[in-house]
Amino acid sequence: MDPSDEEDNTHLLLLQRAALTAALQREPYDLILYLERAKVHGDLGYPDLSASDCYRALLLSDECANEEFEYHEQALEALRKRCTSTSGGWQIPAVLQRRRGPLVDQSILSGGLEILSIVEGVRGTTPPLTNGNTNTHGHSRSYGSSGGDTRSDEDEKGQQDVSRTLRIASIRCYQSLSISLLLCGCLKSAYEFCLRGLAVSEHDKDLQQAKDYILLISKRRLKLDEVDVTQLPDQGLVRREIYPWNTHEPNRYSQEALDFLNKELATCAPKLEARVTELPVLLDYVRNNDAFGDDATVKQLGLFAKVDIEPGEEILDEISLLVANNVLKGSLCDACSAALPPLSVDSKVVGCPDCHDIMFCDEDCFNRAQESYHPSVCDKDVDTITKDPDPKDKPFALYLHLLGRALAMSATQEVHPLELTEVRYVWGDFIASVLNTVPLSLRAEPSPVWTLPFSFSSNITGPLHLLEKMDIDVFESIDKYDTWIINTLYSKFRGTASARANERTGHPEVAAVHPLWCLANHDCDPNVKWEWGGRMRFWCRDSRVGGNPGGIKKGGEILNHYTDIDLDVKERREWAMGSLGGFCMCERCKREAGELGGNSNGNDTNGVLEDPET
Ligand SMILES: C[S@@+](CC[C@H](N)C(=O)[O-])C[C@H]1O[C@@H](n2cnc3c(N)ncnc32)[C@H](O)[C@@H]1O
Repeated sequence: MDPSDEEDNTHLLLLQRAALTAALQREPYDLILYLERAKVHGDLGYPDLSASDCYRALLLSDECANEEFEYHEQALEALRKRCTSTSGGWQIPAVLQRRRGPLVDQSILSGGLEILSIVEGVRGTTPPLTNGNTNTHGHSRSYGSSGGDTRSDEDEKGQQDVSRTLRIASIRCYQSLSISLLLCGCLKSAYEFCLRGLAVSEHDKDLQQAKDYILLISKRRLKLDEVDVTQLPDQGLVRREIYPWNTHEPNRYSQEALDFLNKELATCAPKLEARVTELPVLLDYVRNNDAFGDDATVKQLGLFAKVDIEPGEEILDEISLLVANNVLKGSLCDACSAALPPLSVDSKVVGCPDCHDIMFCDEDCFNRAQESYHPSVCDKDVDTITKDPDPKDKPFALYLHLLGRALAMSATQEVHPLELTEVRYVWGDFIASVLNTVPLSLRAEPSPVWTLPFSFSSNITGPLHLLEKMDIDVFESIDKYDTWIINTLYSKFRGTASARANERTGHPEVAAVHPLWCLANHDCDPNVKWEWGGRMRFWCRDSRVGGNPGGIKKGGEILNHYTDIDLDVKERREWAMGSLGGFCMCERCKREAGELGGNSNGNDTNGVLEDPET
C-alpha cells in the first residue's frame, strides 16, 4: 500500500471521528452513533476507545430495553429516530449490517495488534427473535416491551423492530468489546463479554471464533497448554499520547506556560523557577557504547535555583488537593491525606456535617475541600468504589481514586478536567502519535510499544461509576469525561504522582500529584530531600552522596530523587525505571555501574516510597 494512502485514510478517519463526536454531543443517547464511533476508533488503532464506545452502546441498549432505567425514553427515541427511513419504514443502520469476511483472519494469528482491522461488524443473518435476550448484567430480558394485549398490529410490529435491532446491536457490542479488550490485553474481560454474547446468540460464529482466539492468545501469553479462564490476566497497555484531537494540552515550553508555573512557584517556592531544559533520552536497557557517545536528549521542564540556597534551607512547601487514599474509613484528612491526630478536647479536626466519616485536619482543609471538590462528592458514597481493593489491584485502584478526585474537582469548579491547574501543565510522558500508530497493513512490521497501563475496570467502568455516583449524566458529558480524557489524566498521574505506602503492609495507600514539586528531575545524587505529610516539602541537603557539601548555587538545577538512593545501582535503576521511563543515566549511576570507570560509593540514606508496580 502506498504510505500516502494510509495518511489520507487516517486524516479521513479523524474527520469522521470529529463528526461522530459532535453528533454524540447533539444526540447523547444514540447507541448507533457510539457503535459507529467505535468502528472509527478501531480503524484508527485505538482499541481501548473502541471498547469504551461499545460498552456505552451496550449500556444504551439496556436503557432502551428497560422502562425503569433512567435514560429509557431518550435512548429509545434516539434509536427510533436512527432507524426510521425517510419513507417512515424501519431500517437497520449500516453499522449493524452484514459484514464481509470473518471476524478473525486465521492467517494473521501470529499475535500482536494486526487483528485490529477485524473489528468490523456482525456477520450473517439476524438471529431468530425467539432466542432469550440478555442484558449487560447477564439477566434475561424482553427488549422494549411496554406490555399489554391491547397493542395494535402496528405497535406490535414496532416493538419487534426495536427488539430485533437491539438484539443485533447487543451482539455487535459483545463481538467488538471482546476483540477490542483482547487487543488491550484485558483477556478476562474479553472472555467474559464473549460468553455474554454467546448467551444471547449461542451459535454466533464470530463470537465463537473470538472465544477461540482469546483462549489461544491467553495460552501464548501465559505460556501454558491449558488456562483457567477465571484467572486470566486483565490488565494491559494502550497508547499514551496527546490525541490528535486533544485541544487542551498546552505547549509546556511556551513563555505563557513558564509564566504561569513561575507565578504559582512564587508563593510556595519563591527561590525556585521552572525552566526548559534538555534531559538524556532514557532507554529500557543500558546503552553499551564506550563513553555513552549516544547523547540524544529531549526537551523537558526542570526546577532551578533563582538565588544561592544554603544547606538545610526549606525551599518548597506545596499543598495539593489532587490527593487520594484507599483507606476505607481511614484516619486521614480527606483533603490532604495527612494523618489525623488522635481525638482530644483541643482537636482542630472537623467532619463534614453531611457525610458519614469524612474528616479534615481543620477548618482550612475543610474550606479548601469545599471550594475545590467536596460538593460534588458530598454524601454520595463515592469512595466505596475505589477503596479496599484486592491487593493485586491496589496501584490501579489508587490511580482510579486519584482520577475520582480530579473528576470531582472538575465538576465542582466547572472546569474541564484537562484544564485544572493541578493537571494542565503536568508531564504526561506521552509518545508521539505517529510512533504509536498501528500498522494498517496485515503484513506490517512489529507492533508499536504502548505504555499506558489499562484495565476495563479502571479506564472504562470505574470512571463511569464514579461519574454516576456524582449524579453526572455520563452520556451528556462526553466533552468532559470521554475515555480519551480519562486516559490523558491517567498518563499525567502515572508520570508524576508520588505514593505513600502503608508502614505495615508495604502496599501503596496514598497517592498525590503535586504539580510544582513534580517539575523537579531525578538524580541519584540529589541536592534536595523531600517529605510529604499533608504538604509536600523540599529541603536543601546538608551534604551530598559521598559526604560532599550541600547547597545549591544560583542557576543550579534542583535534583530530586524518585527512588531510595541507598540501594545499589542495579536496584536503583530497576526501581526508578517506572517513573523515569528508562534506566537512570545520572553520573552516579554510570560511575557505580563501572560505565565511567569509577567505584560504587553510595551511602546516602534518604529513601522515598516508590511502588515498583507503577
Ligand atoms: C516528574 S517528571 C519531571 C519533570 C519533567 N521533566 C517535566 O518536564 O515536567 C518525570 C520525568 O522527567 C524525566 N526525567 C526526570 N529525571 C530525569 C533524568 N535524570 N534523566 C532523564 N529524564 C529524566 C523523565 O522523562 C521522567 O519520566
